[in-house]
Amino acid sequence: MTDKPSVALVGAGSMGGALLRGWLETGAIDIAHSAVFDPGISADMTVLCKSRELSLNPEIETGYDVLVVAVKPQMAAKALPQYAAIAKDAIVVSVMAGKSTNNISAALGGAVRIARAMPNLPAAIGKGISGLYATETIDAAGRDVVEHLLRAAGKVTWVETEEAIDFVTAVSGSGPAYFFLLTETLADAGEALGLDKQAAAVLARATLAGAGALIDVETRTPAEMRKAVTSPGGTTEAALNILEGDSHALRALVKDAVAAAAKRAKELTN
Ligand SMILES: NC(=O)C1=CN([C@@H]2O[C@H](COP(=O)(O)OP(=O)(O)OC[C@H]3O[C@@H](n4cnc5c(N)ncnc54)[C@H](O)[C@@H]3O)[C@@H](O)[C@H]2O)C=CC1
Ligand SMILES: O=C(O)[C@@H]1CCC=N1
Repeated sequence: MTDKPSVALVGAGSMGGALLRGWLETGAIDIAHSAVFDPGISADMTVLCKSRELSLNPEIETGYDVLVVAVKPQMAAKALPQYAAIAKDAIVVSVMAGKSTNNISAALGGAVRIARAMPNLPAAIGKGISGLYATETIDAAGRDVVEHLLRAAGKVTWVETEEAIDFVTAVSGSGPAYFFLLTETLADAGEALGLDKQAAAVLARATLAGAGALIDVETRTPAEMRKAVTSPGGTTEAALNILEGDSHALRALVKDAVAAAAKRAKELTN
């Protein structure tokens, strides 16, 4: 391998596409020897590949350093066997929710060096965070390659067990959707108060973006920052009393939601 890995990306949808953009923007991969495989590729992604002279849906051959799998877990059994020849000599990095390394290995004709990564959608702008797990068959140099590829999408954190990847999935993989839902509900609530629909949407969206940008550069904990917004006897306190309630309603709800996501990841294993 040269200093930049050659990558075969299987699946260039939301997540595969986000990773690809990151690799191209940061120069993380050996473009001349990489390729994208996606029979249903979008027009945008096709334009991107062509503009960077990145091979699109070539014949399946060996010789890639890394095979990145970014198809839906429900598609894996059908989609992966055709890429077994690539997997034979490559490090396989799966971003699929739930699918176990054993399952991935079986679908890829007995591939040996398998890692799992769980990025999230802010990867599209290099602001993601990925949980990483590698089987013992991947040595330190191989782990460096996996980390290098996911760093192009943002921060990374290694976990010690494969099960923990399901927990990462439930927290940060799915997590952006939780905040987007909260943003929708905040806008709806503003509209219900009497704000113009468009104004409520702009206010809610900018609040999520501003709070996200602030916490990114803050050293204070989220709890400390919450307190910085909350004047005793003020408006925020009145709202938080509803969200927390005597039974810590929001905390209980989020705990249940995250547990449901982790349970679903387990169900997707096979
Ligand atoms: N969307 C997200 O925020 C995240 C998704 N993931 C994981 O990423 C994976 C992909 O999810 P999305 O990108 O959201 O789905 P998506 O539906 O946007 O992309 C899947 C892509 O796979 C392609 N595909 C289908 N069959 C194929 C085949 N035989 N060969 C090559 N490509 C094929 C489809 O044409 C599509 O472009 C899933 O396993 C998901 O669990 C992980 C973290 C976050
Ligand atoms: O919803 C899903 O299953 C995928 C995994 C994490 C985010 N999206």
